[in-house]
Amino acid sequence: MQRPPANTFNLEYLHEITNSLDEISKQKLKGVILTSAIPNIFSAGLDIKEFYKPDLQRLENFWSSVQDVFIKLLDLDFATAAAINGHAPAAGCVLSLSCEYRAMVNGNYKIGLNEAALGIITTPWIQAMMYQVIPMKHTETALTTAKLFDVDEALQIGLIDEIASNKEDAINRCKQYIRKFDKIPLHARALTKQRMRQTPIKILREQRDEDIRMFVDVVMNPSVQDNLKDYVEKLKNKKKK
Ligand SMILES: CCCCCCCCCCC/C=C/C(=O)SCCNC(=O)CCNC(=O)[C@H](O)C(C)(C)COP(=O)(O)OP(=O)(O)OC[C@H]1O[C@@H](n2cnc3c(N)ncnc32)[C@H](O)[C@@H]1OP(=O)(O)O
Repeated sequence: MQRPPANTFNLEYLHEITNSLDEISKQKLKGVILTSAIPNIFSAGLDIKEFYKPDLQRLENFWSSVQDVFIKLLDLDFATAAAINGHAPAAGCVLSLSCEYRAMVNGNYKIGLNEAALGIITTPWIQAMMYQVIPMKHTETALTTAKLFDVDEALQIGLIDEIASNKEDAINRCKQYIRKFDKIPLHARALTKQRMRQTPIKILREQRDEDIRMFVDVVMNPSVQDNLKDYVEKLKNKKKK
């Protein structure tokens, strides 16, 4: 990913990712590794500008595009791994959860689902993606407290699989993970993966319209917009301090 300054997802970037996913799914690949070309930031999540004082039509398109990306990612036949070379809050964390394996570079980085701190909530399919990786009890506490884990905590709780010394090491560990499937028939691997992931995929496929409606309702709520205003200000003012 290379969308400076923070690899955030806006509508156009989501379309680009969808096109790339369509392109790679036509190829006979062994696996895909997601990583960032931006030092210290894997992805800062959704672009807050998309849902602060949004245009309604664009907001609906935006959430529908978020759904498209995750349906495609969860459904890829081949192995997916994330070399997390920096911060991965919110949708940055969700992106890594959509992969089967996560190696995170050691450093002063945070990963987790902090949506509640912005006054928004995680959708049921995002919650399912989290509790398929870490235990339900930890998921509940993490989501309700908007917990961002440091690298050691993330390993301890199972949110990441390994700690890497740098980006190259993270990518190598991802490659090693992908090589594990060299002798496994592709269709058996793919079907097993899709069945294991059927909870978030099913929710996403069967409740798309309802999910969009709920997202729009939550985001357009005046108190949520107030929270987002404060959050955007806080991000802007960080540099001035
Ligand atoms: C029942 C169903 C109902 C459904 C209802 C709602 C469902 C919603 C579910 C949503 C799921 C996902 C949500 C999200 O992803 S929201 C985004 C959350 N992201 C964050 O909170 C991260 C914010 N960013 C940071 O904390 C830091 O930037 C970070 C730690 C990542 C990096 O810090 P660093 O100091 O290295 O860099 P800066 O803070 O200076 O950032 C660099 C520039 O990037 C801009 N930035 C950062 N993050 C964002 C963002 N998310 N959106 C837009 N812009 C962002 C930041 O302002 C800096 O910009 P400038 O250089 O111009 O100042």
